[in-house]
Amino acid sequence: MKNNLPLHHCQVQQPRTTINRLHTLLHTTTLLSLLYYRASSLYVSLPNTPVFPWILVSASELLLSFLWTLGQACRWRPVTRTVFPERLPKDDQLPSIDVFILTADPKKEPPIGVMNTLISAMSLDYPTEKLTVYLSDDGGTPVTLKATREAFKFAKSWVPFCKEYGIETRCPDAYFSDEFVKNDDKEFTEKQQILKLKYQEFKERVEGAGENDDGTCIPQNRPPYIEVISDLTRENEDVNIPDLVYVSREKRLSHPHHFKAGALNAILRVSGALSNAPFILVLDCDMYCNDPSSARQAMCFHLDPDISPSLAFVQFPQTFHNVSKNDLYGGKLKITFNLLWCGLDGLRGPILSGTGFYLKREALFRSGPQEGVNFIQSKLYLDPTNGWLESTALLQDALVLASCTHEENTQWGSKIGFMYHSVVEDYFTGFLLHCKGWKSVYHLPSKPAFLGNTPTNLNDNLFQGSRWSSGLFQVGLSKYCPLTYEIFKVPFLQSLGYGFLAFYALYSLPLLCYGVIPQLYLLKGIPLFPKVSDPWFILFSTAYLSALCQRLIEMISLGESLRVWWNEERMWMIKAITCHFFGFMDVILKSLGIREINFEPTNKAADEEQVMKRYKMDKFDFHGATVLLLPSTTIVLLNLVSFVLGLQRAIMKKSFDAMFGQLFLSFIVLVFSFPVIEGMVVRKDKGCIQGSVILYSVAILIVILSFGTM
Ligand SMILES: O=c1ccn([C@@H]2O[C@H](COP(=O)(O)OP(=O)(O)O[C@H]3O[C@H](CO)[C@@H](O)[C@H](O)[C@H]3O)[C@@H](O)[C@H]2O)c(=O)[nH]1
Ligand SMILES: [Mn+2]
Repeated sequence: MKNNLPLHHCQVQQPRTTINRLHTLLHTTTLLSLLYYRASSLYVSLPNTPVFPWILVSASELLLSFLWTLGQACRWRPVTRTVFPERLPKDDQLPSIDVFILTADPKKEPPIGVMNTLISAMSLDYPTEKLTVYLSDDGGTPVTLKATREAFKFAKSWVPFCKEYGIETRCPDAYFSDEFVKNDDKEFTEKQQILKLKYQEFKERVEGAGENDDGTCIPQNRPPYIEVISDLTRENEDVNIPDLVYVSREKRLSHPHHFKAGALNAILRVSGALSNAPFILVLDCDMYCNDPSSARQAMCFHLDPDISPSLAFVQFPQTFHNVSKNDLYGGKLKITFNLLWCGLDGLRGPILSGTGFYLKREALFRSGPQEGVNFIQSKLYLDPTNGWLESTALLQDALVLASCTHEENTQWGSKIGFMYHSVVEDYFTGFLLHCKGWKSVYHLPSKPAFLGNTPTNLNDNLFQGSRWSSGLFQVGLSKYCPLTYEIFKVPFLQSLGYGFLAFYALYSLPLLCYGVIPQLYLLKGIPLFPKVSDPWFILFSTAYLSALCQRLIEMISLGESLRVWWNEERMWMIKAITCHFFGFMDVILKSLGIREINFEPTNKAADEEQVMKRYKMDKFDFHGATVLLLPSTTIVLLNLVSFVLGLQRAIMKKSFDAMFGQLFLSFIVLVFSFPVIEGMVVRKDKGCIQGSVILYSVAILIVILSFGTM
């Protein structure tokens, strides 16, 4: 370190921290009073009040309060970090990095996109000889292998060009779809033109490889295969680019393969035999490197002797390049990555987030950080290579490591490597690392370090959300429940933060209850909330407004527009009763042995032109959404009925004062669900809600109404 100046700086966010804490105080007081009201009025007014709905509504409020409280842990101490990469040691003293890029299905993950991620990683601003890029192809298809070979050839011209001219955008597709950089330098302009042509040819070859090849069909049974691409195609030794290795692990129907975590562990072992770099960057196949300096930024933490001994990983946010103007589906995950993760960083580090993290290899093998051991000076750090590529015997060994029997009777997936227990392997692996005493760091630079794809239609969104909810809740219900597991090792607030996500699926229950019960009793004219003239009513409105305003103020303070906040709020409600409910049910069914764990990759292939057009116009696209949408469409229909009939009844019976709470609730559900109403009633285009979905909803509605109004 030059002049011993610090490599990074960490600051508690103010005035956010103070505001958050004051708000926690205010809101907690409100919630407690509200619960007191529910409990006491049940006791006092039991004779006139139906017990069943009262208990359901009170239980929902209790559960909402519980989840809200957990969420405050992520807001308790948000911090911001700054790095000073210019103070890093010289290039020859930097540690090596192995980059893992994962792909699983060439149909859902078009190879040209995967190759762009791969090329962007090969062009990271880091000493070339210290970088090895691995592609794990879980599909094991010839198309991807061919594409990888082509990518290496293209990278031989692309990487030196980027480095020579200090190109900022190193993902070729992103670079060539932008306006060309105007430059007086003739040589540069010429090279740029040549590269553009080469990229076109490369793209055609990659896309062509898929057409006349039935390789898009994923072989279920296949031997392991490893190819050191750089060895085969490196004719011209003076081209200095990182090594590239293609790995397709063995797959047999008779052996569980553990999805992404299984792929990560296979590649972890193979890379351990070949390059064995002390640090690993993990990238999903759609997350390209947008800022080539991310490796150096991450090293500002990993190389700081004060924090390095216990630091397991540096997490960058997931940012997306294809978010629609007003973030129609809330795909930006703004609150998560700009607020909650900063808050967790102020406790003992953010949650591992699947992609865009620089991890210390050692952390996946040790039972915890060791006191007094300085990793930076250890042998592993200084001499990582294991005789890389020199011997073919080594490759033979590596093949064994990628076989599906290698893990039998070992601790892979349970004690070492990435963890298998849940499909959110990232969250769960990170949680166990924190339990073992490791820490993590969150770095949120102003220029996004990585950019990926967010789903551009509703069904893909709901599908992805259901998988997350299910995976998270599975951890919550298991012996690893963050609220109880290793409570003496994990700081209290951090446990709450982990618990908040583990139980996120539970939001579905109170929201479903709030979408059905008060409405049914509105139809019957029985009030479940205090009268508007009752002073207790103020409490209910305060609780609602305070929760709503919290998110509104947070979004505005993050520089988002009102529209974006509205969209995100709306999507939050839709997701709560659809994905989170299905996630919840999925875990219940799995624990009863009725369903199997599955991890279907999210679709990253570009949607049809019409779908994209609607997305860009911020118009919902319900096409393809069927079962996942049913709770939402049914609730919307119920609320339409209850609002219209309830209003009529309130006017006739002059019971507006008593029924206002329920009327308002129905109204707000309808307002937030406007796109769903539009999709059912008004729209006739291809993105509208399918007739069969409406029919099923009507059928369910009839059942609910006949039971509910009995
Ligand atoms: O059997 C599998 C399944 C998936 N993947 C790869 O895993 C990555 C993530 O899958 P994706 O479908 O893109 O996940 P997301 O829906 O984006 O999910 C998020 O949540 C996942 C956990 O559920 C994390 O692993 C991801 O990093 C995170 O981005 C992709 O590169 C896939 O190719 C595999 O290698 N093997
Ligand atoms: Mn993804």
